[in-house]
Amino acid sequence: VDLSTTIAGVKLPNLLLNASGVNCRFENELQQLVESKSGSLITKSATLNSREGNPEPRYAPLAGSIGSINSMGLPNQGYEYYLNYAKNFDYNNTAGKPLFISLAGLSLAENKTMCEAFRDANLPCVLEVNFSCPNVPGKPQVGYDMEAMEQALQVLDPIIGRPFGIKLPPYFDIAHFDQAAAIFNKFDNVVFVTCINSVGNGLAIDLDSETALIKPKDGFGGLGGLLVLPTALANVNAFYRRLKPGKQVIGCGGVTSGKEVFLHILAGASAVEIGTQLMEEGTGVFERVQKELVELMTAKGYKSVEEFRGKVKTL
Ligand SMILES: O=C(O)c1[nH]c(=O)[nH]c(=O)c1I
Repeated sequence: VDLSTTIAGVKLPNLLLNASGVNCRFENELQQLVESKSGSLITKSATLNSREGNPEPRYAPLAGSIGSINSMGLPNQGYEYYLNYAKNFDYNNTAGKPLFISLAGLSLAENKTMCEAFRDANLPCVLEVNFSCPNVPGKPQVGYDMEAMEQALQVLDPIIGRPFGIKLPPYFDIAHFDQAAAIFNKFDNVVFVTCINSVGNGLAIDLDSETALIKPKDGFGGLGGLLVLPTALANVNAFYRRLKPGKQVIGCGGVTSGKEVFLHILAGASAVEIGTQLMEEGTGVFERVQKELVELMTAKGYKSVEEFRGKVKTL
């Protein structure tokens, strides 16, 4: 069974990788991903300067393993740390794993500076511009401001000057799928979108203590895990149906096993990111989920993901 895929012109030996933000802030964590059975890896979203992020507790699993809530607040080592990592990355590693870099500038100016630096370094890594961080107080998500998102792309696309992707928030209105896809279809370098980032500003409360699970923002944070699966599948399929041929969708959201990876591919995903389940289980999740996906494909008679990608049936 062939699980390989190609994103932005780079080959992934298998279609699984981490969701940006999980197990990828520090070099030792990134090395764990390199050594894992993932097909590639992506760094924690970077800002111009390093950040401590929000006060803890800022992440919590939800009762009944239905998902997670986080308001990390963009803790990262600053973009130069990840630029240096990308300069030293072994692109000829035996596993053949490519490297993705996530950028989440707090302003267009920050994103411009970071994209210029990566352009000047001219490295084989692939950029994923994060327009969807829901947890920086006072910073509304660019992904929910269509005009700002288009303006940002008008500035960043020519600077990046090569295929790149965008990490999107979940949309919940068909008009928003239409508007966002129409924007991305204007930029030839935007070759993939990653759907979805966490479902912003949920509130998880502990029944016994009657207290919010996380400290920042009165307990408001992004939701991930199984509970966001139907929203993730809808966003993957909505953009799969709307984006021009040649543009791809990376699925993210609700993956706990091979089953959900299969569903993301059926919805149209060319690669699939794992966040909450990686946070809870560790990097062994990639081997387990891959085995389950192969078993499921074999049971269904599929030899490659191309045979069923995007082929979700409707009634
Ligand atoms: O709070 C975070 O650091 C964070 N948390 C998320 O759930 N998504 C994001 O894109 C980010 I940048």
